[in-house]
Amino acid sequence: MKEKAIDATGLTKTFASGREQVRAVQGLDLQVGAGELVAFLGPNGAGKSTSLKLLTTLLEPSGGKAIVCGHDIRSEPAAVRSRIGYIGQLNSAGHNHRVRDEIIMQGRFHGLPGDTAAHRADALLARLELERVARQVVSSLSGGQRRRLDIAMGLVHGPSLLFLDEPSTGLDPQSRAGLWRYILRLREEYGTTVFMTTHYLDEADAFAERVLVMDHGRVIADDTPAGLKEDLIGDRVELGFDSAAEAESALSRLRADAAGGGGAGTRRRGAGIEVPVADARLSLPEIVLALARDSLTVRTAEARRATLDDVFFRLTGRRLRESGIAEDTEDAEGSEALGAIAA
Ligand SMILES: Nc1ncnc2c1ncn2[C@@H]1O[C@H](COP(=O)(O)OP(=O)(O)OP(=O)(O)O)[C@@H](O)[C@H]1O
Repeated sequence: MKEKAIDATGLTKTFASGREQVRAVQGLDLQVGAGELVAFLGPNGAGKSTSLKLLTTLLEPSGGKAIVCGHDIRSEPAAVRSRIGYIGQLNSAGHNHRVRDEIIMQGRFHGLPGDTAAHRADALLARLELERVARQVVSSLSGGQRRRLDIAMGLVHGPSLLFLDEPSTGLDPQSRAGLWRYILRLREEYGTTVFMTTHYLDEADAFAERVLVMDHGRVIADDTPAGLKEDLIGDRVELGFDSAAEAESALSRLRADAAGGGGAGTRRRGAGIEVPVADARLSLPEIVLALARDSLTVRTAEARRATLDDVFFRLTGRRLRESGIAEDTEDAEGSEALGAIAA
């Protein structure tokens, strides 16, 4: 691994909530190399934001240690802050300030001289396509413009490591695609390390080189998106029938013959069944033929590759879509736009 941007060992954070102790982060071990793009996933309350706040020195850890951009988060928080950018879930810009002034003020806050801050602000306005609204007040911006302003503010001091907490939540598909174009360009041009939480699994799948999944304050998986899908899920065949009763008969038939595709994990959903297999393209015709021999007519059949949503479900027992926070994860327009960028 190249030089480390993040090196955390046994990081913990416990909150007192009334008489209860909430163990939000329970022994986070994490190494991120310079230039990596890491997506940090997990259900609501898993401890992702708290982890980010520890690594960005916004919260003091209860235990453990972390070196971020070469500096200790406990003993050198100012040095850490000067090297990182943090874009949190809540916008921090003042509503009545003008966009350009807001970025300059942020630069000044980080200790940049006035003319350097202005120069950087202008470059960021151009890069993030915000020039047209540079003199407008923040409150007049659209959601996408507002998010890009947040990014500009997180970048004005030229950080080598950027933390993004759900950068695309609430953005329309077009703005989401624009934001990703920018993040990717940033990495290409400056080699910026990006560590981000997201509830959009399609984004993590398309762009992250590494995916960490956290649940109950612990990292429970750490691999490339392809590695996670291959190891944890594999292929499956999805079959549709005329009725739930027919699907149930097919399920019984397949379960009676584990070798024919009815092994553990085969399940029915309404008038459909899902059969986990090693190679979907090879198994599909065999399964359809086996069912046809028992006079069970398959109406639709699909060979499916695993998705990160499947991985997430396997690891956490929850689907992000079910929790209502990423209901448009499968938004066709959004996925199409992201797919075009990834390609
Ligand atoms: N200031 C706080 N005081 C008490 N408990 C807190 C505090 N901040 C977070 N928690 C608790 O810590 C746990 C982890 O919260 P955290 O916000 O880190 O999760 P998350 O994975 O970022 O969730 P989300 O996806 O909803 O943003 C939750 O149980 C949360 O209620």
